[in-house]
Amino acid sequence: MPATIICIGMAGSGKTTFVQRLNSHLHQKKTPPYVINLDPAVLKVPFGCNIDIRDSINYKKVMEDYNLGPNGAIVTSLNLFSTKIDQVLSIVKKRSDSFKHCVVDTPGQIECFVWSASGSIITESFATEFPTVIAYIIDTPRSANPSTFMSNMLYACSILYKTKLPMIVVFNKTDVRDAQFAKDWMTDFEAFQDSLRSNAELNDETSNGSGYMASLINSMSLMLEEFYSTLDVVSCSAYTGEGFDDFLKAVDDKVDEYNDFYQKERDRIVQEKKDKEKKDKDAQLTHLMKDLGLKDKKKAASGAADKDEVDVLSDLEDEIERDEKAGYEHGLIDLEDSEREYTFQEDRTGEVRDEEDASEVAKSIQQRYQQAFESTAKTASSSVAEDIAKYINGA
Ligand SMILES: Nc1nc2c(ncn2[C@@H]2O[C@H](COP(=O)(O)OP(=O)(O)OP(=O)(O)O)[C@@H](O)[C@H]2O)c(=O)[nH]1
Repeated sequence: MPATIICIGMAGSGKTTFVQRLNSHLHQKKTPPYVINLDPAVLKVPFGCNIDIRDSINYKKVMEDYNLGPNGAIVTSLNLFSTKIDQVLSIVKKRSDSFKHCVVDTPGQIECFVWSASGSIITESFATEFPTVIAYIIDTPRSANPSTFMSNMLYACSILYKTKLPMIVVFNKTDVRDAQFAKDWMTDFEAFQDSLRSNAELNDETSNGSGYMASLINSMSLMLEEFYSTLDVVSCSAYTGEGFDDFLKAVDDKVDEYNDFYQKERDRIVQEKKDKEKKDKDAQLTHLMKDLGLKDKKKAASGAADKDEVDVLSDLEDEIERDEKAGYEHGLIDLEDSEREYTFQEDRTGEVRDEEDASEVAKSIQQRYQQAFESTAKTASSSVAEDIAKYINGA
C-alpha cells in the first residue's frame, strides 16, 4: 500500500514549499506521488495536485454564507470536505497502484487542522486505509531560540499523542541555518541546558538560568526526553532539495514501524470499539425483548439448563442457526424452505406463554416461533413486532 505523508507545521514553516520540492524530487526518481491540497485559503498552489479542496469548496463563499472570519471559514471548509472523505478515499484507493506516496498539504493555521473534528476524521480515514506518517515541518532559523524550539516540540508532542501516528520531525530551511544545534538539543540534555543558561532573552545578567521562563523550559525539556526517542529527525531545505533522500528513507522506516506497531494498536482500538458497540446493541435488544413481553426463559421453565435460555434476539438467531444446521445434516430441513422470519410471541396476560419442557424448547424452537407468528399474525401489534424482528435480522 502507498504511504500517506501528512505535512503539518506552523504557519510559514514551509509546508507548501516542502510538498512542492518533495513532489519534484519524486518525479525525478520516476515515482510521482499522489498530491492532495487541503488548504482552502491558499491562492496559488505551486505544484500540480490530484485532489484540491478548492475545487469543491469556495473558501470566500463559505466566509460570506456563514458570516465567518478567516480561521472559522478554514475549519468550516474542512468540515464540508470531510463529509465527502469516503469518496476522496475511494478515488485515492482506485489509483493506489500507480504511486508509492500520497502527500497531503494542510492549512497554514495548524490548529484548524489538528484540533478540529474534520482534521481528525481526515487523518483517521487515511490511517485506516494506508500506512500514514506525519511530517512535522519546523522552521529551523526561527527555532534557534530555546523557547521557540520548546513551543514547537510541545506542539509536535501533542500532535503525536493526538493522532497516534508515527512522526518525522523535519527541520526545514537548512540553507539558512544548519539544524545540527536542534539535533544536539534533542539528544544531549546538557547542551540544551547550556543554551538556556546563555540565552540573553531568557536570563538577565544575574539570574544565570534561574528565571521563571528558563526553569519552565528546563523542566519541559526533561519531560520531552522520552518523546524525542520516538521521533525520526531529518534536516532539509525545500529550496535546495538537500536532505530529501534522508526524508524518504525516514518515511520507509516509519511505514515499517506503522505496520509493526501502530497498525496493531489501531486494530486493537477498532476491535475494542466494535466489542463495545456489540455489547450496547445486545443490551438494547434485551430491553426491546422485555418491552415486547418476552421474559427470561429461566423463569418460565425453571430448572432448565442454562444453554436453553433465550435472553436476546441474537441468542435466538444462534439457536435457530444451530437447529437448522443439525436439520440440514440429518436431512430434516429442505434447503428450499430455509428462509425464515423471526417474530415474537405476543403476551397478553403478561406471562410467557411457553411452559413446555426445556429440552423440547431447544429442539423445536424454529417451529414454535413459526406457530407463534401464525397465531398472532392477525393482530396489529404482531405486524409491528414482525417489522422490528425483520429490522433486527437485517441489521
Ligand atoms: N530559505 C528558505 N525559505 C523557505 C524554504 N521553504 C520555504 N521557504 C519560504 O518560507 C515562506 C513560507 O513558505 P510556505 O511554503 O508558504 O509555508 P507554509 O507553511 O506552506 O505557509 P502557510 O501554509 O501559509 O502557513 C516562503 O517565503 C518560502 O519561500 C527553505 O527551504 N529555505
